Amino acid sequence: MSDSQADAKRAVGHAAAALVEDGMTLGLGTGSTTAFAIEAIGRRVRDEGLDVRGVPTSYAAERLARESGVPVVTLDEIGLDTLPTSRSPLDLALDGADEVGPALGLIKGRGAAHVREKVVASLAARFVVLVDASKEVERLGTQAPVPVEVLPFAEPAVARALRGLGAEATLRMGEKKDGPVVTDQGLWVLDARFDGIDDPAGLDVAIDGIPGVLGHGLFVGLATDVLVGGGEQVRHVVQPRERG
Ligand SMILES: O=C(CO)[C@H](O)[C@H](O)COP(=O)(O)O
Repeated sequence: MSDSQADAKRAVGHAAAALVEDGMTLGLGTGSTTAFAIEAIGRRVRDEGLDVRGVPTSYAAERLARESGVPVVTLDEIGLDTLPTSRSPLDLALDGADEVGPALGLIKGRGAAHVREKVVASLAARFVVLVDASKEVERLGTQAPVPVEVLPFAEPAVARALRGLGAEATLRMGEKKDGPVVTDQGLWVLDARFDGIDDPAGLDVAIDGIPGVLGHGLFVGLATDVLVGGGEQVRHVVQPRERG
């Protein structure tokens, strides 16, 4: 990461932490940009006595939240069974992305945390995405592959089905580990490269329908806000949700 990209991510992380209010229940995303936000929220807990709690989207986010002094809770502990289904159990979810496209459609999952990230984003009244300007694209799928989390048994069948949808599918291999990347759920990741996605909403449904797929990193209709960093500037884009 260049110094200017790190500065942009840090500025976005700090802007995101400033959106957090006393009493909020948060979603805590995964990745280097969200890490700046989690650390900044931890400083506000320590210095201002900010009273918040967060649901982490990965073991990495959980460890960082604990180290930073942000109280961590599980979905079991926030009373999903007692809250009316019309009410979002999380006030604000903060997370990074690998691409931000039209209508705030996203590709996520470089960190292989996209399935938990999608669960948490879907429970939040506001889902604020934190990126530097290099992540903005005019068409999804032009820079990043769509990560697809799969049952190891089903991997060849899912790869075949993804090829049928027009993707080149590659099993993600570890960089500091021999063999496939293993997710927090103990599953594998196929990176599906599409060379541009014409119909994100249709592809979302199609990939979810492949037997053996736990979930994928295409996020359609979930993000309500994006904070885009470039140098010291942070741009705030808002996209009201059509559903929920
Ligand atoms: O989706 C993710 C992890 O699964 C990350 O949020 C995404 O890859 C962005 O990461 P970074 O902020 O490090 O660029």
